Amino acid sequence: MSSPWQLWNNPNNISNPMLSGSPPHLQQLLSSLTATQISFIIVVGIMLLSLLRPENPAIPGAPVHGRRWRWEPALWLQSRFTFAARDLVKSGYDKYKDRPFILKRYDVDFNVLPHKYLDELRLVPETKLSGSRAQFENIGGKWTGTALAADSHVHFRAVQIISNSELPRFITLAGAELDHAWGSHFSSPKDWQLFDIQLALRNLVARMASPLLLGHPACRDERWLKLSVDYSINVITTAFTIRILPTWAQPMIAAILPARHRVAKNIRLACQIIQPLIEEHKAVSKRKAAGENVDKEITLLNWMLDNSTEEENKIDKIATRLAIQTLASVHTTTTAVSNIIFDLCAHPEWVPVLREEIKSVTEELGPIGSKPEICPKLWLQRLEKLDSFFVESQRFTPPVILGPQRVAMEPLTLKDGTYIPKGSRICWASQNHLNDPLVTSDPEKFDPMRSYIKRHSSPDEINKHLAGQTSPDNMSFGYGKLACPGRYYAVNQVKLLVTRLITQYDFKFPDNVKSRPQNLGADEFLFTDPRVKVMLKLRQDV
Ligand code: HEM
Repeated sequence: MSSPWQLWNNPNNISNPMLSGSPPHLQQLLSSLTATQISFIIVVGIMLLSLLRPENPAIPGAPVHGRRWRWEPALWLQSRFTFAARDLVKSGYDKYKDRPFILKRYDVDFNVLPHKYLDELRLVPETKLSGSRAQFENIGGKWTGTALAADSHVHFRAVQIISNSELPRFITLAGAELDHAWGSHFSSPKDWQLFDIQLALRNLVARMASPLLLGHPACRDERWLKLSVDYSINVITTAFTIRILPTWAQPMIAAILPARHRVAKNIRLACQIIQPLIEEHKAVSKRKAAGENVDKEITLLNWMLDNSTEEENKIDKIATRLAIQTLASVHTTTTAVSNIIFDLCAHPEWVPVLREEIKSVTEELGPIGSKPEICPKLWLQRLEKLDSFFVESQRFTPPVILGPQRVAMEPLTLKDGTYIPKGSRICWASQNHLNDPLVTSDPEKFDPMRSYIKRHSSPDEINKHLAGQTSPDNMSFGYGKLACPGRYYAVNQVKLLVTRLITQYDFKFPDNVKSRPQNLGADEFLFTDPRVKVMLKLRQDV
């Protein structure tokens, strides 16, 4: 008698090529089923698999939003969230305005809270409501090595140095790096030329951020610059792939996922690059401790080395934290500038307005960086119309439509008795709130001088409504204690890049693009479409 193993391997037993390789009993069973029965089994299988996903903590009584029918499997709802999060968040926001509701992503249930809870929760510390845990669960923390950032906040505190006294110096450094690298990324076409502006911007932003992260001359290490762009792509690819899998399948797929192996390779390379910098930093610290008068360059790496525990300072951990800082800074800033350029292509009537502003500031203060007493930060601060344009651009195309996001590290009870269980992911429908007619009049209209007009409406308003300032009505950079610590630096980077682009070039969409290309959505995140290019030519009249 043949063993099942022999039958499995005997080609004579294979009658249907579709079933080749199936054991014979399965083969017989499948041959006897109709297509409808097979489809039914697949559907039931999917429903059962979705039941294997662990339940996420939810606010008691909060309804799950978005089911098309009562028993729609969670997996279907979760997969619709991947491509239609914008519709689901909007319909949930419109329906439940004043009470929490649940949205299901593959790996997490969002407890979307009404705006009235924002201020009550804004100052709750990271130890109770963690922003980092939410961020790093979003980027596959467990599988991408980024989970360590949820255990220690040193990567966040390091970036805070650039929101304080060090900000002007780092903006000056970013500007100098821009001058140095511009010609390598932007050509000077005399006639219209199709140009991959997103690619050029990504590489330039990585260069501008590198003095902040590593200092000179390491910031010009081509390996580091490539890593600063690639790491984010590898992490995001890994996170999005793994999150759609049920928990039991994750270890198997993670083990063979090429993007995940590339993340590990990126970190090994980062270790190689920073090893000599760490040695140098130790040597300088020693000389300083011995009373020598030596300068210690302030960079995020050096700050972390000086302010971390021995455990946090292990080289692979420091390398991962630096890589996380590239993830937080490079693609976000690139997307912001790309969005502004696309908005200007769609509304070209604003280009002369912004150029006029740049011209008048240049006439008054001289070209940027030309006078030592006027640092680039002060100069850029004068670009109020550009600032307002950026705020409006972010209103239409923020990086994320559900924010800020926090994970409850312990149970919390709000003043009105609402109970938030430990482990729940809470968030707000930030973009829908900002686009609510009660908050922004005529929200469908792209009106880039809204903030400018508000600021100049009364002396009390002049220091409000600025890009990078967070408020309950503008959470493009998050909100509260844990809002983006790099936001003022980012706003200045954006202004440096846009000023240069609109001063030197004319740009427009290619003739076959009739309206502004929509940003793409993947879960609650928005991205510029990487296929969008613009036509560019050097300005003749400057
Ligand atoms: C236009 C560019 C940028 C945008 C739109 C942006 C947006 C954000 C948002 C929405 C958050 C979450 C805040 C919250 O949960 O309340 C965040 C966090 C953060 N951002 Fe930014 N950001 C930008 C640029 C930067 C830059 C240039 C840096 C660093 C130099 C940076 C470093 C960080 C860090 C370290 C976090 C915290 C991550 C954590 O929670 O552990 N960002 N950013």
